[in-house]
Amino acid sequence: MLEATDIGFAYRSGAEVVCGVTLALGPGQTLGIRGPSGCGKSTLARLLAGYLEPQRGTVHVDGEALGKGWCPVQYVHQSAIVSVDPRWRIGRIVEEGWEPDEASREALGVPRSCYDRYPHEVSGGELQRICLLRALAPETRFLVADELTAMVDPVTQADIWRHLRQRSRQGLGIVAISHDQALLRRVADSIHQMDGGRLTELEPAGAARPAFAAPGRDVANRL
Ligand SMILES: Nc1ncnc2c1ncn2[C@@H]1O[C@H](COP(=O)(O)OP(=O)(O)OP(=O)(O)O)[C@@H](O)[C@H]1O
Repeated sequence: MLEATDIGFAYRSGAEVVCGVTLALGPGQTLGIRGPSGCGKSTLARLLAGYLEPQRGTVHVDGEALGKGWCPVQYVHQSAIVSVDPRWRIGRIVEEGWEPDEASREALGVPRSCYDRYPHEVSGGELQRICLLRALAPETRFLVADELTAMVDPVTQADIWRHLRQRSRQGLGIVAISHDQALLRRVADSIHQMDGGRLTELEPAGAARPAFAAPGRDVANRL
């Protein structure tokens, strides 16, 4: 269980941008978060994945604080190009995380043949799938997907989320942050609204995942 309890965080000496957030996410659950620009979603994401330390409250996985070594909570965001070292080849980037077997690489469409290339020699969608593959080591229990597919084409978006839903059925817990309400309704068990650093539940577990997504939303309908 990933649990944040009453966490708060302010940059430098400013006001808190995450204010007393409490949430709990179990294995195989997907928690959706939406909210206006600047309301604190990415800051919360970084707190959950241990990139930032809360100034109050706690983030625990199974009752333990996030320690050193491989973090069981992995964070992937929309800008793959700023998540990689441009001087590293793809193989080194992927294997910085773990050594994926062929099945895992195939599931995300990352052939070994691209391992010799540099980040600028693959497409944006390919690089996003590479970053996701890097994050999905067997030790990863929770994924914080921060606008993960906001900058990729609709087919790649659907492929990525189809893969994540499969991983979710195998026990991966996912925090899905997105401005795309149709996508959240399709992939999340519950949807929360963030406003001014505070999180409130909009739709409780079971209310989301309609049989059909909103008409006209091609991507959501592909999932
Ligand atoms: N490193 C930083 N130093 C100082 N302030 C920051 C920093 N990162 C973010 N902020 C500020 O914290 C607030 C919350 O930012 P955050 O990125 O968490 O919002 P967000 O909800 O993810 O926004 P968006 O939807 O636009 O990505 C904003 O006012 C932002 O300007």
